[in-house]
Amino acid sequence: MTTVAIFGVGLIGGSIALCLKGKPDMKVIGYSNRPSSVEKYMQRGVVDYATTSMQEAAEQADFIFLCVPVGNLEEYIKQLSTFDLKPGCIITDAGSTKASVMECARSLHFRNATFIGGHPMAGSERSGVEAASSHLYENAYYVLTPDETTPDEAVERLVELLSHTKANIVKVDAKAHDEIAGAISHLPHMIAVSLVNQVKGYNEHNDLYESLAAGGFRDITRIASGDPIVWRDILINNRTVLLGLLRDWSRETNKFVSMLENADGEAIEEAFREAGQFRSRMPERRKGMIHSAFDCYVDVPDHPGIIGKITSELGNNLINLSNIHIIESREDVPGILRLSFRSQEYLDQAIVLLSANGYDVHL
Ligand SMILES: NC(=O)c1ccc[n+]([C@@H]2O[C@H](COP(=O)([O-])OP(=O)(O)OC[C@H]3O[C@@H](n4cnc5c(N)ncnc54)[C@H](O)[C@@H]3O)[C@@H](O)[C@H]2O)c1
Ligand SMILES: O=C(O)C(=O)CC1(C(=O)O)C=CC(O)C=C1
Repeated sequence: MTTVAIFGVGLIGGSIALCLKGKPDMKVIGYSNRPSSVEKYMQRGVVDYATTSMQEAAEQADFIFLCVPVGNLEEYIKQLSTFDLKPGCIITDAGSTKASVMECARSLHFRNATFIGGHPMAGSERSGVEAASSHLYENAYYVLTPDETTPDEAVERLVELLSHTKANIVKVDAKAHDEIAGAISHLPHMIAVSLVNQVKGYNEHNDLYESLAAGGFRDITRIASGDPIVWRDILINNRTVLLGLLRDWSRETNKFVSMLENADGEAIEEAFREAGQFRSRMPERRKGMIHSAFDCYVDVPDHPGIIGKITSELGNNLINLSNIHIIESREDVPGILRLSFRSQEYLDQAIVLLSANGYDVHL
């Protein structure tokens, strides 16, 4: 029997619990310091057992996942180093920053356990166990930050357990992780929040701002709704990196200032072209499904029943769909459907069929 204890069964811990619960010979224990949370974890069936006793959860675990806000990680690691953990126990965390937690773990002496930093590169602006999903990590990157002192055998055991998440595991140096996560996650969150607050200011004088805000504003600001405590802790923890990134960001926005002052259309075109090219190289992650490279996009008019009509047409022609996704970014306009197939053959057949039926199909 493998026993996994999860401290903080929220969005991230709850999603890990859902990936593991019910797997053969697996027991998932949830820990929270609040009795009401423990009750909720049990009621929602996210864990096999939940407790408010940290020691009880920790001492029977083969793996301990710390999924609490970054500001609480060190106190938990310190507490764990005082317990009589099971021999071979692996402690890991899911925090969005890695250097400080790795340094804290290095400074402690665990009698029986090994600490390996972790960070699943997936999440959402939602929080709490209500937002947890067993599909959250599929095809996402999951960073581990072992150092030169971490036994390979321990890393291998953690990687094996994490295979249940269907994430791609990558090993990254903790300091490099914080620089990269700063640029691709923490800085965008600060930009989104500043942008929303800037527009909120204008909206106080004219509420048309709020009414007219459409796809573009929604796309770039979704993450501004992240949990304030979780983000407070991440930003403060990674502040040295972030201060440097904000200085670079200010240089980037100043480029726009001079392009506009000089009415330099060519430079604006080039900036969009360069950004578009880089962005199109980023693979779109297909959440909640086995990775499929056989996708097409269909423009759909806003008619009731249109999705059913398309899927029936495919089904009647024995073309097997593996997934269907309504692209969120077009929520205010007639939408786009992404249809995924398991083979090139099905994809080709679908394109011919849907085009013949008058749909606009793109690859
Ligand atoms: N939100 C994301 O997109 C995301 C993605 C990857 C990693 N992370 C990291 O994962 C961790 C958890 O974030 P989340 O988004 O799941 O947040 P969350 O608010 O959904 O979950 C946090 C959980 O920790 C519990 N908790 C809070 N303080 C606690 C304490 N002192 N003791 C015990 N439990 C406590 C909360 O009750 C909650 O169940 C954070 O370290 C965060 O940096 C977040
Ligand atoms: O998709 C989102 O909403 C997220 O905020 C996820 C996101 C990110 O910035 O990409 C947020 C924090 C993480 O630590 C990892 C992933």
